[in-house]
Amino acid sequence: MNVATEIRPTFDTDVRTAEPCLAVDGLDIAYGTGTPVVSDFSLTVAPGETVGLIGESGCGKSSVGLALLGLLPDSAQVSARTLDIAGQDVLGATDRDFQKLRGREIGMIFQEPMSALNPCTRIGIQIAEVLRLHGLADKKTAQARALELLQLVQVPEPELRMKQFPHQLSGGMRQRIVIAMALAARPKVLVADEPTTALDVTVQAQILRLLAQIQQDSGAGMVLISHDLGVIAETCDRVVVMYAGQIIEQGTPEAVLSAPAHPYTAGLLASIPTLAGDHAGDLPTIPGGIAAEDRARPGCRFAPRCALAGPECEAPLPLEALTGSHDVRCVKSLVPVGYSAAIDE
Ligand SMILES: Nc1ncnc2c1ncn2[C@@H]1O[C@H](COP(=O)(O)OP(=O)(O)OP(=O)(O)O)[C@@H](O)[C@H]1O
Repeated sequence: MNVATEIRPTFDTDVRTAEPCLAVDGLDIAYGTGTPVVSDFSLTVAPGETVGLIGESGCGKSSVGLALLGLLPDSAQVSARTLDIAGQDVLGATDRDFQKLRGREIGMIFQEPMSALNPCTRIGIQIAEVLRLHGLADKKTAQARALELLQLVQVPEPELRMKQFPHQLSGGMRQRIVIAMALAARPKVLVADEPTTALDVTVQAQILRLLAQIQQDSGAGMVLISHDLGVIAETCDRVVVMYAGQIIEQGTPEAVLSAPAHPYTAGLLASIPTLAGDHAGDLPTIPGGIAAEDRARPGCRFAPRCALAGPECEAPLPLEALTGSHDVRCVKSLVPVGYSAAIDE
């Protein structure tokens, strides 16, 4: 049996509605009394939409994801104008409030599946527990639904897997189990933080396709955090590029990846090796790294590493619309305002 085509999701409710399932406006995050590691971050995700968050290590991607899940440490200071998950205002939500939301309204998939699984509990029981925790099923129904979910995430021999422990499964299979658990209560939003980074390349592609298919079928919105532009290009409806805690460019993958307007995005793209190997000599890299003081710069935070930087880059600058679906925060934008609209339609 071709599992991919035969097993369809059993979601009986289509959650597609006009309302965004995630609305964030003006999110700031700081650890302790330090400079904010995320500043004025805004994002809206529609049901069924996948938005990719990209940027190099330390730009604040994971902090955003953890804030959405209410999983930041106590040392973190979080403020925002709006923070709505599945239509619920979670500004000021307590740990207890977030415990009810997590799994039920917002699901999570992290890089390392073993950290999300209990090593001493059988797979079937772990999945069923998600349903029982949220009062969505009695013991017998939860077990039956756990089996369905294993079929949905295309785990071979699902009856056998129900009885196995996490260490008896491969890394790819464990990540499928985590996806099944994330989907069990049919959340309206998913946060996936580097969900395939720990897997080998062939398994990565399978898991990404599975995730995209299930997410589309369920109508959940998804924030996909990755440092891998290939992953983002393949799976996202929209891409948000972060640098030193700020959004510096956003738009459709076609626009941002084919006509990058920010020199940082252009540098990221130029540093990806191609199969054709059409780079003479070494791949170009962006010299330097994100320094803590860059996050306090009033002007462009990338300027210290930017070959195009000039005095005009020292003034504060907002995200500006280049087209209806492509914004950039750069006075030296590599593409003009209103550039060929055809490219991002
Ligand atoms: N618990 C913490 N306490 C203090 N600083 C932290 C904490 N967690 C993250 N940071 C700092 O916040 C900044 C942003 O980190 P974050 O993990 O959000 O970035 P990232 O883009 O997801 O990076 P990576 O891809 O390496 O996870 C970094 O400078 C990091 O050192």
